[in-house]
Amino acid sequence: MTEPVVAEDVRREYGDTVALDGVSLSVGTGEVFGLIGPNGAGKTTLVRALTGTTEVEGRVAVFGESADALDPQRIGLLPQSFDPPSRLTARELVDYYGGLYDEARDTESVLADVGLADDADTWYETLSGGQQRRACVATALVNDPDILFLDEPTTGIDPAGRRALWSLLESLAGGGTTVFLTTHYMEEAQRLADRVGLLNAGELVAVGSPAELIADYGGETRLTFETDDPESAVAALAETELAVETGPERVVVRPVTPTDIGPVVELLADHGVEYDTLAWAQPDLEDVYLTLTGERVDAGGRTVADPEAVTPGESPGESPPDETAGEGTESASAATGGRQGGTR
Ligand SMILES: Nc1ncnc2c1ncn2[C@@H]1O[C@H](COP(=O)(O)OP(=O)(O)OP(=O)(O)O)[C@@H](O)[C@H]1O
Repeated sequence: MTEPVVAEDVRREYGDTVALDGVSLSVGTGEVFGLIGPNGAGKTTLVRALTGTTEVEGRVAVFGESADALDPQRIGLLPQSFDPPSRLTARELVDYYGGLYDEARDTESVLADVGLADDADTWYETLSGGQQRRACVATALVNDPDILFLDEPTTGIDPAGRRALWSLLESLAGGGTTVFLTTHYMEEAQRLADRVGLLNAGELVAVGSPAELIADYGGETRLTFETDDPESAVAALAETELAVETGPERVVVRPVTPTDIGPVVELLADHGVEYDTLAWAQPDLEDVYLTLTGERVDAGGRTVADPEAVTPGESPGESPPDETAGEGTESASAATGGRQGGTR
């Protein structure tokens, strides 16, 4: 069966700027594909390439059709920048866009889907920013498309509204609608996407399920705490095999499994180390993003360049993210005969 979305070696240049540098991917029926990447990575350009709103080199096919032969009835598109007529109410707006198609969904049900049932009679221009974005999402749903392209759909939408939209998209995907979305919200991609693609400087650097990407690039579990005395913390953990990275008033210890937490805390107590806001964290998609885009958060909590990061043109990393400290941080691998993966 033809995959709903196929892109092969897609390239796009704007003058000297290479927006897409040979991107290939495919998306299956009912799949939610999340595209992430820094500002200017090429996400919008890829959405535009797939929906036929910009010309590219390479091959693009949606439901087997090239970009100039797409069936609008089957495609829902929410552009990143969308400026609908402002002196229409939310209901009139959905009616208006519904009228552009041979078949359209019932306006009231679309408004209910995006949480605008109570604001149906409000002019677009007087809706709040988040409500306006919901109305824009509604215009992409009104033709009951088989595939939805959503370029940063939840930007400006409050947390409850965002979660409601996630549920809606999950239920649409469960019914067979394919969803291709871009987002800067890592939680959104991790929660919603079956597969995530990370675009960096026009290249698709990695593609996989959130779990696969986290396993490959997320790094290690870590315990973080704030203390006025990082040196004593390093000394307390010196006989373990844990890597201890210190920053101003902050210490990060890796890898720390849940069963390691108690022994680490005991060692700190034995050495009289006073600390605050102890937090344990598993790596998540944000760690993947930081690794693959060449950044990392140092023990001071700042984002710094990671010299070991995968950069476009390289094969994605075989080696895990390193423990190299950024400016103002120190890293100590306390490996003097301690216990493997633990402290006791
Ligand atoms: N119409 C255009 N004319 C010239 N350059 C463009 C045009 N559209 C995009 N670009 C450039 O192409 C590159 C990719 O832009 P694109 O909008 O695809 O990035 P993006 O990943 O969607 O970014 P953001 O996260 O900020 O939305 C950028 O360097 C951008 O300046």
